[in-house]
Amino acid sequence: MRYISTRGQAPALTFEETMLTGLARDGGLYVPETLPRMTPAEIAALAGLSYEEVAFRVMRPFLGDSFTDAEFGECITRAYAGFGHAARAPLKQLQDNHFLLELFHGPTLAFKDFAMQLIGQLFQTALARSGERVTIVGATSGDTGSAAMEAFRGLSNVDVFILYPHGRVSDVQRRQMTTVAEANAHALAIDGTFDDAQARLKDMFNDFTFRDEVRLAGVNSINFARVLAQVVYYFTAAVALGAPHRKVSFTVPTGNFGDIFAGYLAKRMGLPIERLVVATNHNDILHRALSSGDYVTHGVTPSISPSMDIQVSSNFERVLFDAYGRDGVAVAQLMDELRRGGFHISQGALETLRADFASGRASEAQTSAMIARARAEMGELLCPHSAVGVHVAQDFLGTTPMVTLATAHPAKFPDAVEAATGLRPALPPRMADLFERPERMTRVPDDLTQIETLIREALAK
Ligand SMILES: Cc1ncc(COP(=O)(O)O)c(C=O)c1O
Ligand SMILES: N[C@@H](CCOP(=O)(O)O)C(=O)O
Repeated sequence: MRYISTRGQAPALTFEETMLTGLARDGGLYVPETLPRMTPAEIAALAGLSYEEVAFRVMRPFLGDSFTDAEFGECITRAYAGFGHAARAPLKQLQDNHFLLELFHGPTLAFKDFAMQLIGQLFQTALARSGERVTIVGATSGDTGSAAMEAFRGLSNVDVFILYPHGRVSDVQRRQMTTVAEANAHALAIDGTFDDAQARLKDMFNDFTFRDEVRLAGVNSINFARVLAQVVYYFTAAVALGAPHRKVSFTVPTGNFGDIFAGYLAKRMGLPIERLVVATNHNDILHRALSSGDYVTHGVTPSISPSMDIQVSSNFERVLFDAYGRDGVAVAQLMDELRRGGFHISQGALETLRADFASGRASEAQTSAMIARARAEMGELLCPHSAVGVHVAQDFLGTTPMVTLATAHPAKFPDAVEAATGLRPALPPRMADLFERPERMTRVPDDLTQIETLIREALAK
């Protein structure tokens, strides 16, 4: 099993190398050279299995000989042991033929835990074997950062630095990062947006002196292992609703395009997915791009679904690679144009994308109204991101079952939920003292050199 870069100029790697490498050295993202497929019989055989067993069967072919079956099985068991629901990703009926996939029962109450808990275990296994030490730097609009800190805090062979946009994450999200006491975990509040944080992270990967000196690793969806672990719940949900004998559609609240890219992989692997609906908030570049073919950045406007306040959607590069016939030179050219403000998707590539993806957007008012309606009519308290999904899904309900991904717990965004419903969702008891814990963070300017200096100094302590 080999992984290649979307820009075609970096060496092919094994699964373990890909996981520990992060961004390819040509600036691209790693993807499998060929995608393992599951037959209808293999998919049917997933019915009735535990989440962990499905995870093993779906992901195992991607790993090659990077991990033994026993190592991988143990990593999966440890990863999901701390989840607060026996099903891990329970499915709930919302409306006729419309289901909610609850992905917020992990330790930090967002879907990021599904992948981060697992890659925490995989990193530990690989690094214990090699004796290596790595520096993880992550960019977050709120949830990746808290999940990463939770998964990597206190580990002896890892330092973790998380860049989050100052003043643009919820208080719960910020505190989940800034109250981590372990000395190997560092929250960095950048003066900028998530896009700025992600751009500086990619700059660090492209600064080979810094990258090699600190042994830089990434746990954003830059890392293919992150996306892979998110493929699993598309299988558990679709099989629970009748796959492979019945088609299923998914609506995915989308920002960096990692979660919906996992759905696209599931479809390519053989899962009968009819439609993948991209749901955006008013930062709607993906909806505009799929509607018009123009992927043009307009700047980010803060929203009540802050984790999706993104304009430069990292994983869109991965589907563009496929839509352009896996032509790395064409993708590199588009990414070059993006640095100057945007690009136009060719007609052929747009038609290819539209064969898999539909899209919609929810304004702030529509998001709030959906939180209120879901509470009143469906008995469901939604986080604003999930509400964006449920709102957009309304236009795509039909005879095929629709699953909307509930990506975070409403208690992570209590102000928005309270404003819409009058109800203030409580954090689970294990987090009840979150607002009493001392915070620790460093403000950093949106400046590569200063951020790298700060990381070097922290590592030298
Ligand atoms: C709660 C929540 N919903 C949706 C998203 C969007 O997911 P993605 O960036 O994978 O598109 C994010 C951020 O990743 C998130 O934290
Ligand atoms: N919404 C995300 C943004 C980063 O996405 P990732 O999937 O690339 O880690 C967040 O919560 O940080």
